[in-house]
Amino acid sequence: MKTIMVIGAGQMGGGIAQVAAQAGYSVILNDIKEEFVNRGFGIIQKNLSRSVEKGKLQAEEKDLILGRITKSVSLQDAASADLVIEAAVENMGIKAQIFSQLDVICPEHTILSTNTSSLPITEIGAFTKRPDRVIGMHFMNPVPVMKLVEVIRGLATSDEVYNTIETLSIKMGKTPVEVNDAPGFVANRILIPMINEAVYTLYEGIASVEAIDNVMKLGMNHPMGPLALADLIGLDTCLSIMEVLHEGLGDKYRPCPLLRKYVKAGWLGRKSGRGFYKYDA
Ligand SMILES: CC(=O)CC(=O)SCCNC(=O)CCNC(=O)[C@H](O)C(C)(C)COP(=O)(O)OP(=O)(O)OC[C@H]1O[C@@H](n2cnc3c(N)ncnc32)[C@H](O)[C@@H]1OP(=O)(O)O
Ligand SMILES: NC(=O)C1=CN([C@@H]2O[C@H](COP(=O)(O)OP(=O)(O)OC[C@H]3O[C@@H](n4cnc5c(N)ncnc54)[C@H](O)[C@@H]3O)[C@@H](O)[C@H]2O)C=CC1
Repeated sequence: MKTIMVIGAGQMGGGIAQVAAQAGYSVILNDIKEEFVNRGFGIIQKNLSRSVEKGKLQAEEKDLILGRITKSVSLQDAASADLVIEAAVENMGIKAQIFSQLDVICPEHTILSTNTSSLPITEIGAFTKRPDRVIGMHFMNPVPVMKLVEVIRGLATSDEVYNTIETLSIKMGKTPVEVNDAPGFVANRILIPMINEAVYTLYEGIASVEAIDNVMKLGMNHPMGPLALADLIGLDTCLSIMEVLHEGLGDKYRPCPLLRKYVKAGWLGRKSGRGFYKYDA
């Protein structure tokens, strides 16, 4: 495996492109507009510069890593990829379009993976004629820091593809954990209902934003409170995941009306400058 295409240069796609380039792969970073690709590339540059300042990376190494990343705004560039990691928005319609096009563009050997937080891998595989070569590769945010990758088999995913992705995850400095295809997989089946419950706690006036986060930070040693974490993940993404859990697992997983309201207001967390907290642009 030589070339990895990352689709979506947002907070996850940018992080995935960074760790793939750091692991020595040629990376094609793709998004729908040049400005989005440039923004993602700029964040990678900033992250690597910070590592150089801290003495954790040589300046020449930084240039080598950046030199492995090519920018792209055309899905046709997937023709030269051995692996695609899709990290576009959490929306089945968009993922359906991307995967059916990739299936036509990519050579037979190319593995098509998705960083989806919750959408069924089996269904995504069915948008292609190669469901045996479709797999979930679920990185955690922030990607350069978090060790876990959930590797999710769809119904048809082959053992060969699973083994390749497991080995690749280790080469990227991550610890793969095998998970079956089910709503929210493991990470978000457990995490996002906790976040939703924190939003209910706020909605019902039980405590303030800061108090809720302090309870979980000081009482449970979580590195950040659930509302600050929701702002990091993106409230739109949290809501999409909750909707998948609700649809797949029943009423216990109903998204909190306050979460819906914030998303409707465009208060999406850090990426929009406001969520449960306010952020500087
Ligand atoms: C929704 C899904 O589908 C799945 C998910 O991803 S759920 C979200 C999972 N993620 C979490 O739960 C994150 C919980 N939070 C944390 O672990 C920590 O608060 C944190 C890592 C985000 C920040 O850690 P911190 O100690 O408070 O801050 P800070 O000292 O600034 O950062 C620690 C290190 O991480 C790095 N870092 C922090 N944010 C970063 C980012 N966005 N990108 C790259 N590096 C980052 C820092 O540069 C620093 O690196 P060094 O150790 O080399 O100096
Ligand atoms: N935010 C998080 O904490 C995590 C998110 N994920 C998943 O990763 C994926 C991306 O999430 P984020 O990076 O947070 O979103 P984001 O909103 O930061 O970035 C998404 C990017 O995809 C681009 N995009 C949209 N349609 C596209 C298309 N057709 N082709 C190419 N690019 C397209 C957008 O322009 C945007 O730059 C989602 O599936 C999400 O569920 C997975 C783990 C953690």
